[in-house]
Amino acid sequence: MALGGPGRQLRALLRASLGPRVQGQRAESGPAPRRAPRRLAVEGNIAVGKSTFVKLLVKTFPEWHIAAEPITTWQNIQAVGTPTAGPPQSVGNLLDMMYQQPSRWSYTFQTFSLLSRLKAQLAPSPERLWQAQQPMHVFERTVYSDRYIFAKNLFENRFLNDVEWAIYQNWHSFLLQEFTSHMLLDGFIYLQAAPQICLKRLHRRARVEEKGLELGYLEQLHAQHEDWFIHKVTELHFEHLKKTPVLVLDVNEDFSEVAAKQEELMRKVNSFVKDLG
Ligand SMILES: Nc1ncnc2c1ncn2[C@@H]1O[C@H](COP(=O)(O)OP(=O)(O)OP(=O)(O)O)[C@@H](O)[C@H]1O
Ligand SMILES: Nc1nc(=O)c2ncn([C@H]3C[C@H](O)[C@@H](CO)O3)c2[nH]1
Repeated sequence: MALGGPGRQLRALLRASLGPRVQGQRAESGPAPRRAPRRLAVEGNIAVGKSTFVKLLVKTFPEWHIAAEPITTWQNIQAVGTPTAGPPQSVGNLLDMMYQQPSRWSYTFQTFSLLSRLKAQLAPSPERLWQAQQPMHVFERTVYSDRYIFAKNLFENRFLNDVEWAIYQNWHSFLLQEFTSHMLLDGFIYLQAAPQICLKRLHRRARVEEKGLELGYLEQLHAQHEDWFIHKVTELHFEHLKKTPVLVLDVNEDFSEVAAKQEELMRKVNSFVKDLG
């Protein structure tokens, strides 16, 4: 999907809202102010367009840092502690295993996805971000969607049994309480689109592990997102999470060639971020 850059109008708007220093130019000499990076998460259904949207974010806000979802880690589980010459070998594709045999592999998948997301959220922001005017660390999905979207849905479909779900939640709560200060987010951006649209995009992208995915699964995940972000009926176990602001963006429309739509989305992000203080 080709993404055109945001138009001149949007750049002017961003310059006005960020002050005179944008895109690495400093208005005055002297050391830049060190401001703790803010942390945003992009959430949404499979193939809704998170990676695509994040590319647009980076074009618009070049200083922002993106933590992509660690999918290649799940596709190539590395052997540990076996002395071999050369690069580590993959011992399996856990994403594929989970989709092929969900009853067998869902628990393993969720413990590993939780671990990899925890590591991503614990990783310090890069030094360059501390010099930015509007420092932002953006996560593609989080430890929260791991539990309140995917693991919850697998449990409700009995792919996680009562014991597995109890142990997973035990780990999740324990780890998040241990690392609370690192897990805080300033806001969520929920990319919302109809499951039918996501399925079309999923087919167009044609990721091999996902070839058996059906509309029903995307409908379930859509309902989980709506319950959490729109209807607010998902039981959340962290007080800070209940108060985290949510920006909902409708991405049903194909904005790849529509500069005005891209600008509209980026303008909404910009005002959401400004409102965070
Ligand atoms: N607004 C859009 N209009 C049309 N096509 C889109 C749009 N956004 C993304 N796409 C296309 O849909 C497919 C999936 O997009 P992308 O990989 O960004 O989804 P994702 O949400 O990151 O997926 P995943 O949940 O698997 O991580 C890609 O082929 C992309 O080019
Ligand atoms: N079961 C399960 N639990 C997760 O936490 C999770 N996070 C992402 N995914 C799947 C969706 C895409 O196919 C692919 C890339 O997002 O990985 C998940 N699947």
